[in-house]
Amino acid sequence: MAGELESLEKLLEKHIPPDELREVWRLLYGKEIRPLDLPSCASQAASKAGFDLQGYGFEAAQEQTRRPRIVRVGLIQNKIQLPTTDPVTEQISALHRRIAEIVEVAAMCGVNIVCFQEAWSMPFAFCTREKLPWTEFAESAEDGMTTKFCQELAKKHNMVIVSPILERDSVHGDTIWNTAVIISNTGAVMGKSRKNHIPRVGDFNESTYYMEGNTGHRVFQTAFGRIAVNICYGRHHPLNWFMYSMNGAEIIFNPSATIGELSESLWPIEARNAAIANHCFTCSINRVGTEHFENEFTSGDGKKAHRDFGHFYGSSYVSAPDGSRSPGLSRVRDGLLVAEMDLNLCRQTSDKWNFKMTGRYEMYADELTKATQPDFKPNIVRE
Ligand SMILES: NC(=O)NCCC(=O)O
Repeated sequence: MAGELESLEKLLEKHIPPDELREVWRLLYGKEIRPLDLPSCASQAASKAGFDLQGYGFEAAQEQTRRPRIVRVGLIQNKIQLPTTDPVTEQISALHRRIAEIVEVAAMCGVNIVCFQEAWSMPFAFCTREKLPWTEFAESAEDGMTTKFCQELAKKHNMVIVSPILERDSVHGDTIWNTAVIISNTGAVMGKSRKNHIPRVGDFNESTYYMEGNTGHRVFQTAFGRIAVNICYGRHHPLNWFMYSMNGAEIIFNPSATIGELSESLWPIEARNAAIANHCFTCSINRVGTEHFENEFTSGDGKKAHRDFGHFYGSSYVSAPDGSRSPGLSRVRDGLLVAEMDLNLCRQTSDKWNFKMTGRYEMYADELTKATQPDFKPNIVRE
C-alpha cells in the first residue's frame, strides 16, 4: 500500500467530509494558504507530461516602509528516466530532457528560483557501494555538462537554478563531493555549497564516495532573495539550518533522497520546524520512485540481499516562518510545486516571536566550546 498511496492529502480528502476538512487542514498545516491560480497552459502541459503540478501562496502583512518582496519558488521531484544499466551519458541526457520539460512549465508559472532533488543527474546508486559506473556521473560544478545545461535554462527563463549534483573536484585530486551548484538568473555560476553531514544509516552508503563538505554555511544573495542549501541528511541537524539562517538565509532549500521506511514520519516535521525556529522559508524536495540495480547488495541487517533501495516517496513541500506549510506533492509521481512567498514574512515573524533575540547564543557558544573538549565533564548535579 505505502508504495502506491498518492498522498496523505488525497487520502484525507477522500475520507473527511468537506466541511470538516478545512478544520483538519488548519490543525495539521497551520494558517490557511491560498491556492495559486496557475495558467491553464501550465496545467495542460503538466498533465500531458504526466507530472503533478500544484501552486500555493503564502501571505505577509502589508508594511509602510518596505514593499512586499514577492518571489515564486519551484520545487521539482522526478524519477530516473532510464534503467540504471543504460550508458551513463544517456541516463544523464534523459534526465536533462525531463528537467527541461518541467522547468518550461515552471517558467509558465512565473517561477524565479527553482531547486531540483539531491544528485538529480543520476540514480541514487550509493547503496551499491560499487565505484564504477556511478562515479562517472560526477561532474565539475563549474563547467560540467549538467552545469552548462542549467546555465542555458537559467538564461532562457531568467531563473535562479539550484542544481544538486555529484561533483568531481579536479583541482583537489579528483575528489568527489555532494554539491549544490547555484546558477544566477543571468546564467553565471554564483558558487557551490557542499553537503555538510553525510549519513551513516541504512543503505545510504554515501561515506564510501565522499566526505563531509568544506564550504560551511554559505548564503547566496540572488536577484530574488537570499538563499542557502542544506542537503538531505543535514535536515536532521538543527544547528545546520541555524547557521544558514545566521548568515542571513531567507529561503533554505533541502534537496533530498530518502525512503519510506526510514524517514517518512520525520519528513513533515524537521524542515517545518526549521522554518519556525529560524524565521525563514524552507523548501523540502525528495526524489520519487523505486530504483533498481543490476547487482544485489546487502544492508548489513541479516536480511536477504536485494536490488532496490526502497521507495523514494516524493512529498516535496514548502514551510513558512509562521509554521504554515503547503500540501505535499505526490508520493509516486514526478512533480512541480510552485510557491509564492512574500519574504517580508521572515522579519515579521521574527519581530513577533523573537527567537533570534532570545537565543542566548553566547551562553551556548561557551557551553558548546567546553562540551567539545576532550576533558569535558557533563554538568550533572548528583545527590
Ligand atoms: N541522502 C541522504 O542523505 N539520505 C539520508 C537519509 C535521510 O536523511 O533521510
